[in-house]
Formats: sequence, C-alpha cells, structure tokens
Amino acid sequence: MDTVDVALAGRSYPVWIGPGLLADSARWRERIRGRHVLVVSNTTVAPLYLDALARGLEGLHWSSFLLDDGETHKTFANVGRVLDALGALGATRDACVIALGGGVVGDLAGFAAACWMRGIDFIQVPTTLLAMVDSSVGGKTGVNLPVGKNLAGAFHQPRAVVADTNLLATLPQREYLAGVAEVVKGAAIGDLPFFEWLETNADALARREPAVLVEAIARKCRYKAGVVARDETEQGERALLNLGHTFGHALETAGNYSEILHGEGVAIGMVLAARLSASLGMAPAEDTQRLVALLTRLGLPVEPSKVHTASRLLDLMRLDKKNTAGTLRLILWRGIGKAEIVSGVPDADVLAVLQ
Ligand SMILES: O=C(O)C(=O)C[C@@H](O)[C@H](O)[C@H](O)COP(=O)(O)O
Ligand SMILES: [Zn+2]
Repeated sequence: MDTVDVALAGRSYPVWIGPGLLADSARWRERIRGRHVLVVSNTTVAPLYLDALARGLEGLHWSSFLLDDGETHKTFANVGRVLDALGALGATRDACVIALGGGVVGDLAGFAAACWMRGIDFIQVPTTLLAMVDSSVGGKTGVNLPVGKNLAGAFHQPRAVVADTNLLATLPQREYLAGVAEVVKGAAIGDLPFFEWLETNADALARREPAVLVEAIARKCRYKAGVVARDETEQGERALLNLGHTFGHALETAGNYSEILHGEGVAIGMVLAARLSASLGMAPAEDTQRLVALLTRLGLPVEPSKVHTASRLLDLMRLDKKNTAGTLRLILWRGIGKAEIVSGVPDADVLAVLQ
C-alpha cells in the first residue's frame, strides 16, 4: 500500500493506493463526518462492488443512486437526479457522497456534492485506472454540455481517495489502457525519469503486473498532487495537466462522447501536440517518435479518426476553457518532460497537424 497526500492546508486528503482497500473500511470510514451517505455508482459497477462498500457503511443512514454507464450520461440532468436522491435521503450539511466508479461517476457525483447545500463532503472510490491516476485526484468536478466537454463544473476536493487496485480485475483492457494514457501524460509533461521508467516497464504495465501497477499509479498521483497543491484552481501550472486535452476533448465531442474513450483522446491529443511542437520548431521530432512508440507499445491509438474534418475539430477547440480573449492556448512541449503553455499558435499550423 502507498499513500499520496494532496496538501491543501485544512482541506488536505490522502490518496490510498493498493489491494484490499475497499474492505479496509476502518481506514476510509473515519473520513465520513455525519450520518447520511449517498453512494453514486453506475449499473455496471454497482453489481460488482456496491455490497462490499455497503459492509463498511453499517450503522449509517445511506442509500444509492445508479447512473447508466458511459460518458454520454455525464449530464446536468443526472446531477439533478443525484440532488433529488440527496433530498430523498434527508441529507444534512454533514452528509457525504461516495463516488464508486470511473471518471464519469466521480466527476458527476463530486459536482452534485459541490452543489448540495453549497458543498458537502465526498469520497472517491475509483474503479477504473483512469479515475485512480487522474480524475479522482485534484477536485475537478463537472459535466459535459452538448457544445463541449466538462464545460460546467466546480473545483471541489474529495475527503479521501480509496484506490483499491483489486477493483481493476473486472476492468476491460481497452478501458485499462485508456487509464495508462493519463499515466504517460504525467510523465510526458514534467517527469523524464518516469517516462524512461515507463519505456522500461511498458509491457509489465500493459499486463497489469501488481508491483508495476501500484508504482505507476503512485508516481502519477504524486506528480499530480504536487501540481494541484501549488495551483489548485488552474491559474497557471495546473493547465499543463491538460497536455493532449484540447485536441482530445475536440475528438471526444465530435464523436458525441461515444466514439473514443477519454484516455484514447488524450493519447491521440498528446501526439498531435507533440507534432505541432515539432512543426513550430519547439521540440525535436525524435521525442514525438518516442511518444508514439511508447503509446503504440501500450496498445493506444495515436492517429485521429479521418471522419471529422480539421476545421470542425478546430472550431471545437475554440471552446476550450484554457483559451482567453478568443485566442487558442495550447499545452505544447519542448520535448519529453518539458510541457509549456503556448498562446497564439496560427490556425494554419493547428489545421496542418489535424489534417
Ligand atoms: O486535473 C486536471 O487539472 C486535469 O487537467 C486532468 C485531466 O486529465 C482531466 O481530464 C480533467 O478533467 C480535464 O479538465 P478540463 O479542465 O480540461 O475539463
Ligand atoms: Zn484527462
């Protein structure tokens, strides 16, 4: 077991990583302050793990709310339904929401917790690799809108993250690898030794070797926790965690959130960002090749679908939250481990890598 601390003064919280943590309820139950608990999960995960979680809730007044599975359900309408469930439970200000699921469940449940009575506690129990290494840590919560991904939400930090690696046993390989993309992203942004470690351990990680898996999760979470502690609300450095996301979100939105997984969009988006950096003379082309080689070995996609036109994707990129005053702000890099925020890249250069 490993613990990563997200240091935010009075709102600091632990990320526990390892096998068997869900059953270790004495550990996480201490983070629940009141009597009311709403477990938010989905129809795929709940049959597998809700009973095990419920064993730790004995004596509390709790109920559950289940979403349908998938990114298309990360909507305002479903936040309203979760709030209604909190109302039906009679949840008071000391209530706690537990998000049992992947990124969709965590983002949506966290947003509902941020809204109920203007903010109550929530605990993340991620069941996908992507949620363990990325979305459950750092307090970004929210929903998608038809015009764009994650466009409505709030920063609301969890009270704890319980990353029980045993829960990954039921995760399909495609979804597992989508989570690996967010691990590669952390290394690509600012940790060259971690990138080299991933090059050495890529096959073991793709095979889910337990020691390699726990180390990968802990290294990525530790890196992210440091960034979040320095810049919780993305006034500067935190934007780097968005490497690949301006392109990736555009691809996800163009595909109505059902064509590619978020992590797949991030993998393709990182490659496009690397190609753009090289074409602007910012970074060596060999680093793009190393990134493509690692992602390919890990079984991740590296090319965007030809179905969406470059101009449609560029239009979608214009709604990205990092943009200011109508100007595209992208996360590019100087090479592996050296990501940078860049404004004012000419449309023609962006279109060229999208074509
Ligand atoms: O935590 C962050 O900050 C990130 O950017 C992590 C991303 O991997 C994650 O997908 C996040 O939800 C994207 O945030 P957004 O602000 O681009 O919607
Ligand atoms: Zn992401």
